[in-house]
Amino acid sequence: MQSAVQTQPAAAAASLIEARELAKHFPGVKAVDGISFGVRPGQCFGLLGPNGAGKTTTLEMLEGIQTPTSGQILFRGQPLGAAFREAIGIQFQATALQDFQTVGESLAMFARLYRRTADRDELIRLCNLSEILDRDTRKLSGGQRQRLLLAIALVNDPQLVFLDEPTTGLDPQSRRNFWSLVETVRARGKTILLTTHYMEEAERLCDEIAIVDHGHIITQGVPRTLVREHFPPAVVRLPADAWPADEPLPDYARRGEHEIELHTGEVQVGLEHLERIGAGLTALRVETPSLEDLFLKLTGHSLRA
Ligand SMILES: Nc1ncnc2c1ncn2[C@@H]1O[C@H](COP(=O)(O)OP(=O)(O)OP(=O)(O)O)[C@@H](O)[C@H]1O
Repeated sequence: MQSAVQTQPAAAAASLIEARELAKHFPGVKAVDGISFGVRPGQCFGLLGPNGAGKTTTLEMLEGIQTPTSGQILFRGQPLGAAFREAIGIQFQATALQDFQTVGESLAMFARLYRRTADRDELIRLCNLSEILDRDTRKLSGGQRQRLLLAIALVNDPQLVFLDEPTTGLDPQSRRNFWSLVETVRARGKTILLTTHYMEEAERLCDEIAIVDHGHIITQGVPRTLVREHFPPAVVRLPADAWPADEPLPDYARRGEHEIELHTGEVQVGLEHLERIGAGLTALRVETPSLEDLFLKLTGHSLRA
């Protein structure tokens, strides 16, 4: 499946799974074009990017489902081998479940595929499935279906779990519930590699992210740190006419057509200044820059689908 690999013990020891210069080219499309990153044991690592960025293709190469055009994948420092299948769990973006099966039967069917399985009752409790165990899988809500698919991904008690856009299409409440569930899974020591195009999801769940666009990683790091490296911590905005006409603007302020922005290291400094000069505070807003702003700054286009 892969070309001969030169293992590098130091790097391999740090990463549970590692991608080196991975590429996947389809006729006319470089879906993934030289992506390298490593996921450490116990980490939740996210590939964040818009639709078509190459996240699923990257994930599927790491899962051993798609063959890379070039590049290497190492699991525990070695090329993917027979033990890899037993050590991973996958929640696909779209999974067809067997018709006329209940949630419980579906879990049992997947469990039979493995030699080693997680404790069934604990899995049911963890994924909050007890009340829907006897329900036909065709009758599940979006959130219930995703919880079942996560349970299926965990059925072999894997060390590494792949989640491909696990909350796409869920309502905000179900999405938050699913996030709590992922946090619990992680707290139990699982390593998680997920893809998402929701920056809130990446910010909440991921210790580290790689932002992907057009098959490339454009930046990588701890979400909050990445944002801090590119933006001041917060921007205070107020309507231009709320600033007293005879007051000069401080260095850290910018006057736009309709608004004045204060870019201070400390929001408190800006607020105290406004109070001192008697500025109108009714329409004041404090905005914290996000991964969305970072993506826009780095690519010139929006992350939103
Ligand atoms: N089998 C294929 N044949 C041809 N092109 C493909 C194939 N699979 C993916 N692509 C193309 O490769 C690019 C990356 O697709 P991919 O599904 O990896 O992106 P993604 O970031 O996961 O997007 P999404 O969030 O929509 O799933 C897209 O332009 C897609 O159309």
